[in-house]
Amino acid sequence: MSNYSVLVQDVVKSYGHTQILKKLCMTVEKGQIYGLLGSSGCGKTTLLNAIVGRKRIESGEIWVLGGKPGDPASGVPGPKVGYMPQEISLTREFTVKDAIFYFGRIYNMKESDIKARYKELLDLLHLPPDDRSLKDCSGGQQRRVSFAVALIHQPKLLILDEPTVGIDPLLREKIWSYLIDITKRENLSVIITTHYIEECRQADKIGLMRDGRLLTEDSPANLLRTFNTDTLEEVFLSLSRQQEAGVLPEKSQAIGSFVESSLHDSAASVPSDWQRYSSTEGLTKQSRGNFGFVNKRRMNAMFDKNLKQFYRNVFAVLFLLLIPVIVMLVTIYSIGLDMKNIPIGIINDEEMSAHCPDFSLNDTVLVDKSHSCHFHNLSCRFLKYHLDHPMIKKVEYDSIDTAIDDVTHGKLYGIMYFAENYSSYLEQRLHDDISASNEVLDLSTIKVRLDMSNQQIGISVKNKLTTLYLDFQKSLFKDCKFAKGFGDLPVQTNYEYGSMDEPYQIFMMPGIVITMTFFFGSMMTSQILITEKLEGVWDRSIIAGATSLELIISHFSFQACIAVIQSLEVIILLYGIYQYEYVGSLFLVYALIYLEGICGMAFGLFVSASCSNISMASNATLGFYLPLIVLSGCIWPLQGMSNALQTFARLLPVAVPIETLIKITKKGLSVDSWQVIPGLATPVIWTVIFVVLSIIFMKRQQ
Ligand SMILES: Nc1ncnc2c1ncn2[C@@H]1O[C@H](COP(=O)(O)OP(=O)(O)OP(=O)(O)O)[C@@H](O)[C@H]1O
Repeated sequence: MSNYSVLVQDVVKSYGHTQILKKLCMTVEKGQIYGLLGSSGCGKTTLLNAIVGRKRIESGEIWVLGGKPGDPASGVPGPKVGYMPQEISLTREFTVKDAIFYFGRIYNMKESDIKARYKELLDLLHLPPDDRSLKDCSGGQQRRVSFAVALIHQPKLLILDEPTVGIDPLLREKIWSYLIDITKRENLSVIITTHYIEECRQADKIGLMRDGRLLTEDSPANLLRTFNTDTLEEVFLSLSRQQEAGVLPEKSQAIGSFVESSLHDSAASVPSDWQRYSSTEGLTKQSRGNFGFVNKRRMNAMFDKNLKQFYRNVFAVLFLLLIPVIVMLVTIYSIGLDMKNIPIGIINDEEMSAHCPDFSLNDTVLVDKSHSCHFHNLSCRFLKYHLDHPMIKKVEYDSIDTAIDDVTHGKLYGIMYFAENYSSYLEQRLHDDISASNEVLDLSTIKVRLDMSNQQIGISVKNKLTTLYLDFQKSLFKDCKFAKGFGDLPVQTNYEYGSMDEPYQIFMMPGIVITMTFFFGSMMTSQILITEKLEGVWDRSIIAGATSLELIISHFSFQACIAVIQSLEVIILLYGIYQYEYVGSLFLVYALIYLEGICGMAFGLFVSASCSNISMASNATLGFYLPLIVLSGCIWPLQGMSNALQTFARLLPVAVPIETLIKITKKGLSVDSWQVIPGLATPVIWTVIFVVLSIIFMKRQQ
């Protein structure tokens, strides 16, 4: 019958092209403390991660407690193992008690058992008060909490990656006594890595690891005797020298056959072994998904963690709930509004003044008995009554040259010039009709020169001047008693949907709402998941028995709740408080915005699966987001792009939803319209694509 907890045979593991574990063999007996010693970077953590099933190996075999890590029934990862990683790997927003209870629940322990065990560990490990936030604990205190988490469920195999760093020597001694006691009492096996080599004298067996291989493994006493020395440091040094000189026998071969026979023993003895691990065996059974694929208790624990993480982080609350409102408010008060006070230089040679001090409207148009129309001082009529618009700030100039000079220096955006006798020439022009001379045509024209270096301002001013001139012309013709409509442009434009009076902002808003929702969803998810991975909470939860799917669902469902609030904020602000007009279903508008938020979250998941740190994730998010905005159609209509680019843009996650949002709010299209379906389907399809890609990436990283 097998007497081994862990058997590692000829294990090879590489990161990229670098081989980290090189046909490594290792045996850990039941009820023993195994000290794994080796210099930094030799592969200890990689080996431990392979033992707990978090790293896939390329070749060789690993057996843990009679099962293969990763097999659903093995309990590894899961309740059979207690793992204390090198980093603290606990949620920073947790209190001491939260951390213990979170992992107790992940292990599927009963609440009463968690409480009882917690009480025991409080005394043993001198844990800080239970309501102390982990953020406020010292490094040593955090390590003790982390140690307690590994012990909470009384595992059968305890793996401790440098547990005694930063811990008081007396407490270190106490921990070792405790480990020695429980290994004997509960037949528990412990694998411990430490930098304090001499500390491992208390271990039953030590393995000396260097450059991805185990140089030797034996009891400390045997090693000291064999190498005829007083310190383990010396033993390590001699073995390292032998390895360098190439005279060290291959450890893998030396213990290979021994391991092989043990493996077969172990496999054969699995059932009888497991009956003895009744408590962790029970937890292992309960630990499997009770909804077919997820475990309800673990999901509740994770949801509770996410909630605490959220509301205890004031910055996160402010960021996630206020930033959509802030962005919307900034947009409402800044983008797409009519421009004001654009300085235009006026040179009025007809009246020698742009202010026209003693001007009277009554004198400007006179109709004589023969029904001819006579004009006087029309420049002032135009300037005082028609150019009096908030967009235009009239600045009086005496000469064209000075005004042009100020345009060059950025003081003016354009100039407007009325020739001497402008009114007479205009009267003449009407009179001469199609036989008007060039001189008449020229001098009856208001000359405008615009600074088009800022095209948006230039075009806005030009359009405004044209509209104002048409009003001016209509009023003149009315006073001349010409036929009604004579002054109108011979092009009649009616507006089927929307109107010319609406600020441009109304048309930009759907684009801003959709791209912003996508962006916040992706930022929120990628930052939270990457932080959780970097803090080690993700891996530690998985080693405790949670699955990646459960973690993803717990985060997704929590963030989906935040997205409900964020989308609601946008709707209330736009259509409630600021009363933006809409004709379609507000529920449909909400659904579209919400789906886009979910799609952004799925993108965030993909980013977190493919990026290893926050700055990489931010770069990836922005790198995708900026072209996405440009191709969204909210800066410039897609119709301006080449056909190929238009098609590409429409395949991306935001362009079609933006068009759909416009159609719903402006045309009142409903869900049964074929024009609305693609807008709703786009975020759904992209969500599926991002989730599938994330799963592929996550699997590849193991
Ligand atoms: N995910 C990874 N991708 C690429 N290389 C990695 C990865 N994880 C670890 N390594 C590299 O593998 C080697 C072994 O790392 P490992 O963390 O196992 O060493 P270690 O013996 O535990 O070191 P320490 O005692 O400092 O923790 C190191 O060179 C490390 O840089």
